[in-house]
Amino acid sequence: MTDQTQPAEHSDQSVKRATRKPFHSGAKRWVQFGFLILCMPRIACYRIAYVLLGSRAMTSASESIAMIPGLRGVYMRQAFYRKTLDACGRDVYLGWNTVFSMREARVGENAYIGRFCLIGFADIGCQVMIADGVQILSGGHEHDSADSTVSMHDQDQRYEKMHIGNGAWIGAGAIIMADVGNNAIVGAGAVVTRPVPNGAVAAGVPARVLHYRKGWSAPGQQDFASSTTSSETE
Ligand SMILES: CC(=O)SCCNC(=O)CCNC(=O)[C@H](O)C(C)(C)COP(=O)(O)OP(=O)(O)OC[C@H]1O[C@@H](n2cnc3c(N)ncnc32)[C@H](O)[C@@H]1OP(=O)(O)O
Repeated sequence: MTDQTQPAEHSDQSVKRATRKPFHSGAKRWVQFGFLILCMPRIACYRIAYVLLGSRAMTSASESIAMIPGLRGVYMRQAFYRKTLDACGRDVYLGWNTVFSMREARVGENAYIGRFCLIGFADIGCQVMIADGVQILSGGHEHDSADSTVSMHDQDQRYEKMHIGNGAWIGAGAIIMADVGNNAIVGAGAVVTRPVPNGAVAAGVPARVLHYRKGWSAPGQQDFASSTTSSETE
């Protein structure tokens, strides 16, 4: 019988993940090229649909390509969005069932976007990590509400671009309705209604800054990291 008072083997609370095996970049480029060829019919169909349907074409093409599972899906989405979004880095990871609603979105190099994310009018920086189930809305006032005599359905729509700074991490299930700064962290389940400054850790509903990461401080105060990161992004 096992001794219940003793921790079982492999019961560590914290597990360090093995380093990912590097995929030889030359081979990777060939694989990416192969998937680009495979994706050409979809890209062509999307372009025709765009002429006929306008902006709705992106949502429907995105829903369709979102459902391809596994690594095949990741490479198909990479190929598709590199040719259809305003900008999309070469080595982005775009998870299963993640949908883009606007072709004007931009995704930076090496960004990671998990599964079940909804991305609107967003400018996602380089090396950003977005966990599963995150929604980046096109601002918090997509439907105008000024004229209370008009139904919400018939109000004007207003899209605001959301900027997610380089190196930021957005936790699972967060809803983003304001900018997130460089190297900032947004906690799981947060609802971001006001800009999160560079290097801040924000969480909660509505999201509040919990503290600043080492080397970062509130805007206006001196910090060594902001000068280097802002020059990198320009
Ligand atoms: C690609 C991928 O990312 S996959 C992995 C997905 N993982 C996630 O989504 C996890 C995201 N991580 C979190 O939400 C974490 O809680 C972090 C990063 C915000 C924690 O940041 P830390 O600076 O370590 O905060 P810490 O754990 O010390 O908590 C500070 C306070 O904030 C609260 N807090 C922490 N996280 C959250 C949260 N998500 N929502 C609300 N409150 C929170 C804590 O309860 C604590 O409150 P207290 O001081 O009243 O006790």
